[in-house]
Amino acid sequence: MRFIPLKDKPAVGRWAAQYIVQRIKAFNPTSDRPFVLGLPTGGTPIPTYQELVRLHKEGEVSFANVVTFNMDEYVGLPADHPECYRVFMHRNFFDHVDIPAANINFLDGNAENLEAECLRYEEAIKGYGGIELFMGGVGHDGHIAFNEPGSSLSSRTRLKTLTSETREANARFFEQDISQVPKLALTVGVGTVLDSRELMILATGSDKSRAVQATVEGSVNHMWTISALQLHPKAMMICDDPATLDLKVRTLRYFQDIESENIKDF
Ligand SMILES: N[C@@H]1[C@@H](O)[C@H](O)[C@@H](COP(=O)(O)O)O[C@@H]1O
Repeated sequence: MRFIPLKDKPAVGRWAAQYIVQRIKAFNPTSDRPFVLGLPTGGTPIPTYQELVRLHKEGEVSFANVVTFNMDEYVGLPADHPECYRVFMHRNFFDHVDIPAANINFLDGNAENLEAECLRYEEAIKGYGGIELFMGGVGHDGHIAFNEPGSSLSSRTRLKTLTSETREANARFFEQDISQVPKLALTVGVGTVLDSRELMILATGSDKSRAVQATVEGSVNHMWTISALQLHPKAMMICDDPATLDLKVRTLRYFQDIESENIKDF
């Protein structure tokens, strides 16, 4: 895997946005052959979305032939709740770019049959020929999407119980009140993520440094589901300086050297 250490969170947002724009342009998508992008929520990708919106407004990129799949959704949150991931994505990204509504895909956390909903999502991804580029974040406990510690590394889209640690971390979006954070979520599986043709994971802040260390220096382990990145043929992690705190100096210098041409600010 590649590892790109950058200085701060805004630099990570600019780098990731530039990368996505370059990939979309190089792919030259059409309505018959759209670019399929996997997307996360959370605080980490917000600077990336802001930068993508800015680049779109400057005429640098169009999302008219981009299809998106969000990676997870809370179960049981009202569809118009501000922290419902669908609402989050419209507020932070979709409402500000030219993506057609029909190209936007979400898991429905209020579906009557959640199991059938997960199967539908897997089929929908397959129907587009798979995901071209999957952007993700990482939880404090190393979860990717909502694949909490101990999740199978070959898991598919399904219902998951959230850990107390994740609910505590996400309470910041629910007036610091953990009792408002749903206990269940639908999430793509680690196997679903690994099927994407390319993975780009963002990690910012010192509270992510243990997860970064497990991803880059640890062994592949279901207790840090993000470590499955090591199994992917084309994966990279983009970090800010605080998120590298737990890495060995040797590891950091190695990647600073090998990626020296790509460690730049846009
Ligand atoms: N399910 C989401 C993940 O997709 C996200 O990557 C992670 C980190 O969130 P943040 O970027 O806010 O730290 O936690 C959430 O619980």
